[in-house]
This record gives sequence, structure tokens and C-alpha cells, in this order.
Amino acid sequence: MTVPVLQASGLARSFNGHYAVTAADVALHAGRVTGLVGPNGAGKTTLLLMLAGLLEPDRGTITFDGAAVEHARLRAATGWMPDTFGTWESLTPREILVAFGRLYRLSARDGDGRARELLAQVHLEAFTDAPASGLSRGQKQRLGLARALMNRPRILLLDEPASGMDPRSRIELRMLLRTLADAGTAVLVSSHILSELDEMSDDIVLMQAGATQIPPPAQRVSWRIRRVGEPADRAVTVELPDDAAAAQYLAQLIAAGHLIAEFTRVGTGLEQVYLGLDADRT
Ligand SMILES: Nc1ncnc2c1ncn2[C@@H]1O[C@H](COP(=O)(O)OP(=O)(O)OP(=O)(O)O)[C@@H](O)[C@H]1O
Repeated sequence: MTVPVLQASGLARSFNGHYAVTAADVALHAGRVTGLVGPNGAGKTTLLLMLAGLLEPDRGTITFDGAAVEHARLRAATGWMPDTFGTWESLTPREILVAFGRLYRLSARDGDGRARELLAQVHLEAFTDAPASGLSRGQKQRLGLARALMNRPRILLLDEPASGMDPRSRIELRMLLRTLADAGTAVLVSSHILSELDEMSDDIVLMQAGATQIPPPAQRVSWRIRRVGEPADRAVTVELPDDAAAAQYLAQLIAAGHLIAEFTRVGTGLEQVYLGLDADRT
């Protein structure tokens, strides 16, 4: 594989003598979406803040394009979307984005153009010039996403971006992240919604008690099968290694004359890995 755009090794960070992150290793590649998952308090936000150049690590190194990097340069190349985006309520979404554009040294004209383009992309055009205080939580999240994209970042870090978003916005977020990755952005996204993360990520990083780990390759996945006329409690569950095996299994059932009413993926590999990770929690 190519040199990671962003590589963190052995990162650690404490607050008041208590370690939030003890040993974090992450490699983000251009064109790939990496999912970050772990229990509450595992250290995900702390890790993301260090990767964004917004929090100084106590230990460890971060390289950008294979070389050591200063915080200012890292911040310039990074888009950061926090889990809740506090807006300046009296400003409009356009004014907020233009103000952030200024921080990235965009001229007022370029900032305005970029702001309008992004507000259209996150479907907030109708709110362009209305006070941000009128935005719903999900709409504020979408504004936060637009803000993170103002500087056309090569690295995009998102902390639970979908929280508060309605189903359509979630689907659009997933598609937007894929489009950005296809255009060469390296994306790291944290989420507690495993099915969503499983669908949108090329790579997964697990985090527990301040340390990262890479999960083992794809686990077996369960499928729930019910024949026409059978009650729900008569459905059977089978384990199959992947989608291709599931399609083959379904074809065999149909060829054997079974009328299938339901054929559903019930457990993703990520869910199984996560439950294993979480097994010893109190
Ligand atoms: N600024 C801070 N000051 C003191 N403690 C902090 C600070 N930030 C984080 N912590 C502590 O560090 C630990 C990790 O927090 P962090 O927010 O990074 O976890 P997380 O994995 O993002 O959690 P969640 O899934 O609940 O968002 C927690 O015990 C938290 O209380």
C-alpha cells in the first residue's frame, strides 16, 4: 500500500493524571474511509483531536505524507467535524462558513462561493441567509460537515457525524464520504452505529480503554431465513462467510423449490467483533 497521508504511532494523552489514550496507532490512506469504533470513554474523541492537530499528545508521533508535521500544517490539511457543532446563533450558515473560510485564508469572494457550494451539497440552501439559531440539531450537524469541508481537506476527521441526522441525511452523508474518498480524501469517522460503519468503511480501527487495535479479517455473518407461510419464530439462522456464499445459498434454496419470504443479514462481522471487545465490561 501507498504511504499513509496521516500516520499516528504510539499516541498517548492524559488529563489530570488519568490516561484517556494510552497507545493509539492509526494509518489513514488517500481514497479510504476508516471507521473508528469503541465503547463510551474509550478515547476516540481524544484521539481524533490529536489527529486534527487540536490537542498535544503526551507521547507518540504523527506523520503527514510520511514526514513529521507541525500542528499548523496538519490543521490546514484537515477537516474536523466535532460531535456537536456549536454555531454562532446570530450568524447565518453562509456567514459562519465564510468566517471559517477566512481562517483558512480564503478571500471573502472565494469563501462565499465555497460556502454556497457546500450549503447546496448538504441541502441547507434554504437556510443560507437565515439565523443559525433556527436550525434543528440534524441541520446543525450538516452545517458542521460543510464547515469541515471549507478548506478542501486531504484528511477528514468526523466524530459521530450522523448523530441527530434523519435517515435521508445519513444516507447522503455516507454517499458524500464515499465521493470524497474517491476524490482522494483520507476519511476517519467514529460512530456507535455499527451497521452504518460497516457499510461505509474500508478499514476499521477498534478502540478500548485508550488503545487501538485492528480487528481480525471478516468474521462469519449470520442470515435469517423464513419460508412463505412460516411464523416468525420458525425462522432459521445460518452462518455464512460472505455475501457471495449467501447468494449461492439462497439460489440453492430456490432451486430446491422453497418459497423464501425473508432472507436477512442479522449479524455483521463488526457487531460480532465489537461484542467480543465489549464482553468484559461491567
Ligand atoms: N478535557 C478533558 N478533561 C478531562 N478528562 C477528559 C477530557 N477529555 C476526555 N476526558 C476523559 O478521557 C476519557 C476518554 O474520553 P473520550 O471523549 O476521548 O472518549 P470517547 O471514546 O470519545 O467516548 P464517547 O463514545 O462517549 O464519545 C474519558 O474518561 C473522559 O472523561
